[in-house]
Amino acid sequence: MPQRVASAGEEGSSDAVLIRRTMAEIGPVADKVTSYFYALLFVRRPDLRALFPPAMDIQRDRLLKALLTTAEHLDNTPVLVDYLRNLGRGHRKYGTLAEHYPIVGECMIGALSTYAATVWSPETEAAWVRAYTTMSQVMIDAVAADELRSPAWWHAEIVTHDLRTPDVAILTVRPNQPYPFLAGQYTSVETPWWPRVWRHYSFASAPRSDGLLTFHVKAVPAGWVSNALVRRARPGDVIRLGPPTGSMTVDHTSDSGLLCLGGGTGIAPIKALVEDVAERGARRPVEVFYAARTDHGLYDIDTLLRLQQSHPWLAVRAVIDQQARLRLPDALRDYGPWNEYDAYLSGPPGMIRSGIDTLRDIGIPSSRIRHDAVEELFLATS
Ligand SMILES: NC(=O)C1=CN([C@@H]2O[C@H](COP(=O)(O)OP(=O)(O)OC[C@H]3O[C@@H](n4cnc5c(N)ncnc54)[C@H](O)[C@@H]3O)[C@@H](O)[C@H]2O)C=CC1
Repeated sequence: MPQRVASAGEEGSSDAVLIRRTMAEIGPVADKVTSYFYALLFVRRPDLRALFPPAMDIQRDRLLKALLTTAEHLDNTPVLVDYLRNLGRGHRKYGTLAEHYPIVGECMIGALSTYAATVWSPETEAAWVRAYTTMSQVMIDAVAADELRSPAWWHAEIVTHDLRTPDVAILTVRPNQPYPFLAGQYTSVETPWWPRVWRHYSFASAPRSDGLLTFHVKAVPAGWVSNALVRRARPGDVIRLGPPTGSMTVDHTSDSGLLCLGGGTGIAPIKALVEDVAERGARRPVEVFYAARTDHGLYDIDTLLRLQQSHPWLAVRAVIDQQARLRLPDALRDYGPWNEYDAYLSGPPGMIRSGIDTLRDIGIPSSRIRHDAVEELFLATS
């Protein structure tokens, strides 16, 4: 019988309560905990350092995000299992092996017990051991199943590199073997110039019969991967791709309209969604709002306007910050009603956050609002 440990205001199983208490305690010093974890890991297993990128900042943020997501969903098995399966599959490209999980668990508990000393107890430790054992088993099993059907990564040769603005390039790549994915998803990309540094990019086209994939990349200040892809990459260069992920996909069992907001290079997966609807030949309205700071920033407007010309169900509206009376997402209020629509948000984290607020405000329930994880986008912009 699980012990009841919760006080007023704390909900969930006793393990979930103990784990959330640990996370609340380490919150203010989370960066120290993750640094200490990696220090412990590399002191105990120096050979594992080679699996990680030279700069560890993003890696530390990812570890923290994984811990927080686990703590949040500990009592929601379907959500947690889905998250962990993806996490396990995503780790294959780093060279992670089942035998690495125990030492990672030991170091994680070492770091948490050091920094959450006031709430740490034998019960807390037992809760973490149980949670970590279950989590790692889900990840290991997902990897074993995935190994039977897909590679850990794909090589992809750049076939075209189209510099649309001084900072934005559209790259088309040919994977070395079939790459199954859904319109609206994203993947991780590693360039030959920054080994083991992976960044996320959305597919800018629905799956094509020739198997080619397209990405829109904006070079951001101090962004290693984005600058390499925009300024250095040329046709013939070979990059690596991780598995596809993301749930910002079209529900083809419904005939609701699609309300799509794309900010800057966030237009990439929106274009993929439009192509997906077009290929199904469905008669459902699709309304795209494409926002940029300047008209120069609407680097792919011609493609969208061409799609609009051939598809009567598609409406494309450009919103230029400098010229608009209302910026996105507020501009949505001038149109609608949107109650028969599913909403798709893609762009900078600030646009997604304010987009969610506006959409809820105009009556679209959260269950009909789709977007990628904002933390992942933040980690992606480099
Ligand atoms: N799946 C996704 O959600 C994808 C997200 N992205 C992200 O999109 C961003 C694109 O960067 P840029 O092209 O430099 O875009 P940007 O920073 O120039 O912003 C584009 C437009 O979004 C709107 N916007 C920006 N911040 C806002 C805020 N706080 N509140 C409301 N609206 C806001 C503005 O209209 C702005 O013109 C990157 O952060 C990238 O990671 C890119 C591709 C896919």
